[in-house]
Amino acid sequence: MDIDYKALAKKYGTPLYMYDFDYIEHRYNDLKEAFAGKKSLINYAVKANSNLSVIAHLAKLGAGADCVSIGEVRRALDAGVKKYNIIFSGVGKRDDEIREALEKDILMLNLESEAEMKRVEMIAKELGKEARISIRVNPNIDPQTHPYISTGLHENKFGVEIDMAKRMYIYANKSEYLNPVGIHFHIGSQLTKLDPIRESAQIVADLVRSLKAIKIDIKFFDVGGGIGVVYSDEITIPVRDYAEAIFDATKGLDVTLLCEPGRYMVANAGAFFTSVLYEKVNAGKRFVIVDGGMNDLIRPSLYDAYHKIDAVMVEGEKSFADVVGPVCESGDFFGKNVLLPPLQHNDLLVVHSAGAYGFTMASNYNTRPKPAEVALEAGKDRLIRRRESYEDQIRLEKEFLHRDQ
Ligand SMILES: Cc1ncc(COP(=O)(O)O)c(C=O)c1O
Ligand SMILES: N[C@@H](CCCC[NH3+])C(=O)O
Repeated sequence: MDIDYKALAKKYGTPLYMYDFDYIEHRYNDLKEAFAGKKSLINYAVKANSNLSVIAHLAKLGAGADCVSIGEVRRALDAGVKKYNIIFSGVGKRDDEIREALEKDILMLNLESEAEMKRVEMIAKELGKEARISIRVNPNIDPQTHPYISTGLHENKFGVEIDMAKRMYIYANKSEYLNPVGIHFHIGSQLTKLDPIRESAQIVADLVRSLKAIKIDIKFFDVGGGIGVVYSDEITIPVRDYAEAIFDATKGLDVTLLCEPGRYMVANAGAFFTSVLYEKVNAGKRFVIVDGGMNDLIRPSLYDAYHKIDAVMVEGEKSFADVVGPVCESGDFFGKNVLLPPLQHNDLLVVHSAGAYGFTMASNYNTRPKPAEVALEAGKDRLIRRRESYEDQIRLEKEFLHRDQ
C-alpha cells in the first residue's frame, strides 16, 4: 500500500503512530490458513499493541486475546473479544485480578506457580466457582533470542518445570474448585529459529500424553507467541512450517491448538512518524534531533533494537547521523549511524516496524504527552487515539495540589 506519510503527518501532527489495518488482517489470515483443518484459535497478545481499535479489528476477524493483566482483559472484552476466547497469563496476578477474571468467566487462567494455583483455588472457592486453568510449563529450552526477551529457560522467572507442572495437574484435577483444561508454554519473543519451538512443543505434548495416561485430559494446547518479524534482514519462521511443527508434536492428541502472537500481528503494520527539530555536529559527529523520544518508542534504548529510519521526500548527499530525541538521557536514540540526507526543520522521518511494543511501552517521562495513533484501512485514515494533552497528564494530581496549605 502506498502511504502518503507527509499528508498524514500534516493532518495529525508528530510524533505519531500509524497502523495499517489491512496488513494486520493479512497477517491474521496467513496464520489462520496455516492452522486450517485443525481446531485452533489465535489469541492476539494484547501487550504488543493494546489500542482498543486494534484489538477490535482482530476480534472482528475471529481472534481471541492473550492478556497479562486484568486491564488487558477489560480491554479485550470492551473491544468485543468473546469471553471464552480470552486467556489471562502472568507470574504475578493479584487477588482482585484473579477474582475479576473468574467473575468475568474467561476461557482460562494460565498459572505460573504452585502458590498461585492455591490462591486461585481459594478465590474460586469463595466465589463458589470452578476455575478453568492451564499451567505454563518452562521447558528449559534456549530460544536463541535477545536475553531480555527469553522466557523459556529455568533461569527465567516464567512458568514451572515439567515435574512441578505434573504435580500441579494432579492436585488441580482432584480439587473441587480447579479444572485443568489447558497447557501452555512461551519460550521467548522475536524468535527466528523453529527448532526451539519444535522441541518445546514435543516436550509439552509428551507431558500431555503422560497426563492422559492418568486420566487428566488436556483440551487446549497453547504454544504461546514469539514468532519473529523482519526489522532489517532477519530470516524468519514461515508460518506454515511453524504450524506443521506443532501438528507433528501433537500428533494423536485431541486438542484445540492455541497460539498467542503479538509482534507477528502488528510490528510490521506500524510506523512511528517524527519531525526533525535541529541538526548539529559535535566534534565531527552528526546528530539529527527529532520531536519523538525514547518515552514514545523505547525499543532502541532498551534492547538496542534496530528500526529502519527513512527521511520522507528529501534529496541530497547522505551521511551518517545519530537520530536522537529531546529526552534528558544519553540512551534517547532511535538509530545510530543512520545514512540520511541533509535535513531541515520539519522534515519528516519514518521509523518503521514500530507497531509492536511501541505505544504500549510509551511513558510520560519528562512530562511528554503520549503520541496520537492513527489507523489506515481500505485507503482511509482515522484517529484511534488522540494526542495526550498536558491536562491529561496532571489530571490525577491536580486535586491534591496545595492541599498542605
Ligand atoms: C505468555 C506470552 N504470550 C505471548 C506473548 C507475545 O509474544 P510475541 O509478541 O513475541 O508474539 C508474550 C510476550 O513475549 C508472552 O509473554
Ligand atoms: N517488549 C519487548 C518484547 C517482550 C515481549 C513480551 N514478553 C520488545 O519490544 O521486543
